[in-house]
Amino acid sequence: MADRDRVKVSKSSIPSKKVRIIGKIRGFTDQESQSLTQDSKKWITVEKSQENNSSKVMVSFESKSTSRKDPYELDYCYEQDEDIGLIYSREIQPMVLEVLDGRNASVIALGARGSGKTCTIQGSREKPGLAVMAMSEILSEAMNSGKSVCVSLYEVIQEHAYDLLDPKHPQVKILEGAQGKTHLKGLSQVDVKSIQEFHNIYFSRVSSQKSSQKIPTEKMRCHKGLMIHVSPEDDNLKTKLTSKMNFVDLAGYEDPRRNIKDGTIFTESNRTNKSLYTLLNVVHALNVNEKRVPYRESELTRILQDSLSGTSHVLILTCLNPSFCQDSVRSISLVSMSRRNTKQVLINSTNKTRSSTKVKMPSSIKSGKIPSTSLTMKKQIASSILSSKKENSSILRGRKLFDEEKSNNSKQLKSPPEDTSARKSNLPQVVASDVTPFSLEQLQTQDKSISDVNFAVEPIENDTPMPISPNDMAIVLAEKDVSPHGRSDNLDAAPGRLGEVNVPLKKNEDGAPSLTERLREISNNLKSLSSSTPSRVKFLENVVTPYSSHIDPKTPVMQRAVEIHHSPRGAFCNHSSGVKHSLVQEYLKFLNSANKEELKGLKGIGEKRATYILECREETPEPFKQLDDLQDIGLSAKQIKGMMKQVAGELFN
Ligand SMILES: Nc1ncnc2c1ncn2[C@@H]1O[C@H](COP(=O)(O)OP(=O)(O)OP(=O)(O)O)[C@@H](O)[C@H]1O
Repeated sequence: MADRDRVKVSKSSIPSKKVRIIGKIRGFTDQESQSLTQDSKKWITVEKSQENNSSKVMVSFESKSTSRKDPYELDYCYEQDEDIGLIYSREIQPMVLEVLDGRNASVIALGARGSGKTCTIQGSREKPGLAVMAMSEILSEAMNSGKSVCVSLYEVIQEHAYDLLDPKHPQVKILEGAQGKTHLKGLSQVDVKSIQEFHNIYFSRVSSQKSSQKIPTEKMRCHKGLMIHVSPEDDNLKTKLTSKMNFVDLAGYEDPRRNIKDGTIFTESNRTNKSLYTLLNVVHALNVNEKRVPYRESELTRILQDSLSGTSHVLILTCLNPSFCQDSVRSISLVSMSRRNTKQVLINSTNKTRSSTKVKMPSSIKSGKIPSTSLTMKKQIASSILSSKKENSSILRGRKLFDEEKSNNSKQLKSPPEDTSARKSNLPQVVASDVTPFSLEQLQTQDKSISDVNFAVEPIENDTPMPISPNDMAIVLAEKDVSPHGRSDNLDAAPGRLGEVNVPLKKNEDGAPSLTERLREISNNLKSLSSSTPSRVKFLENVVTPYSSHIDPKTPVMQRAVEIHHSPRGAFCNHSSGVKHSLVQEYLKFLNSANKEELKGLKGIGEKRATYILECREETPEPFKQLDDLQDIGLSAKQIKGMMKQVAGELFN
């Protein structure tokens, strides 16, 4: 690269965001161009706007099935007429400078099959991609500054990494060294002195589709990674001062449920997508500054760990097919979710609750449009939701933004985002997986009446029943009161309370109580709960939930706990939804812990599914966190409902 170009990249162009998420719509192939007619509609629309000194880019798709467009927000989106040179100078060159300065950087391309990832990252000898352009600049800069450059190439197939530079393609072992440094045992590093040398290595090894794995490549998708190591010539400083630049071409995203009939492809697809989901969970955790970043949950993120953490910068490049492709929509919906800044921090002088729980808020709250509601009310809503989620920490803690192919993502596509009605009855599922920016400060700034409002919120202890919606209450009840295993600390000491009806459970041979036994106990707890005094369950009167369609404009008198005045039917409904929740939790617990034979005893689970469940458990200790997760093992929503009905019915046999 010429010096004058080099000068153009000033320090100011160094990315300010830790993870930048952009899109790139690839050009039409010759075949696609031919099939375009004059009437062909543009499938993807990119709207760029400037807001408060920051640019906002919304990408939307014209869906074949509906006329509705779902907009997704990205940091930027390069359109078909914006070429790769522009992406390089704007996005990659600043990262190259950082790498030459001793920091790590990663560029990760993802997207549906055929969306142009390989062409963008690798390109060809004639039309070099981003990695080749970066390598060219790194080599010339390294030569000037007396640094050495070497490269590694690897692929990740089915959660196993293999070295591509060693002809035997040995498996790479990922070891964690001191200070979070990743040591990749078995990954070759080859010195590179010229771009020609690099071409020979890169285009021959990465392009050769035949890997050593005896797996048909058309079936096995894989992630391909290039790691450029830049080190000082002095061997003593090498370990300390080597920086890395990663380029990863992720396997084309593919909805595993499309191939549901073929169990092998389903499993393979889910495993391959695992890297993507984990990567996006990592991105999300980094974006919101979470303490725990789930690097360890996939091989790829383990490999990249020291290039994603610390001061490194990451570019997620979402490649998009220019003509209709459902997987493109899905992939952009995933990345845009991971991009949202979802740190939920409730800063309230009277409430010490601090939470980073991800909370799905209805659109009215999202937009701050609760016109006739006072701030106190909003505070109450915020407190209620955040605190109720805290109550449900056992459900939410460790819940990730993306699990392996969660149906929530598809829900986002299937149902309009504005439609909160579907969510009303489904709170515990959406809160954990789908996220929306929300903070109390946002509410405050959006409410002009802030100064007039008396903050009448009482201190709330973490273990105090919170003013929450009936739905939430049901969950809290389930969590605190009717859990068949965990007795509520403050309840079971009193006579006639839940703890007393807990008879020892009949255990299986391995010591675990059988599902029927667990469910029977829930049933007993329900009876006990129904007959117990309602004063133990305290709601706020007239609680306004953000999920209710009508919001009473009155400023509520906040009380710590008010007796509930429910009709018997209302009370029964609350109790039974709590029990329903408990039953579901028990069922999931059972799926997460039962042995193969026990699993096969369940309706809808045969040999294949039982084996798959065990495989999933090897990868993630508790793969089933909500009922929808059962769709990952190929069950339809209808089948899942049928299974639960059967389980519930067994209680009365
Ligand atoms: N900018 C472009 N203009 C025209 N055609 C392109 C462009 N980029 C890629 N293509 C074409 O699109 C097709 C798919 O590209 P590519 O192989 O890079 O996709 P991919 O996302 O890596 O696919 P896979 O997920 O299957 O590996 C190829 O035929 C390629 O030539």
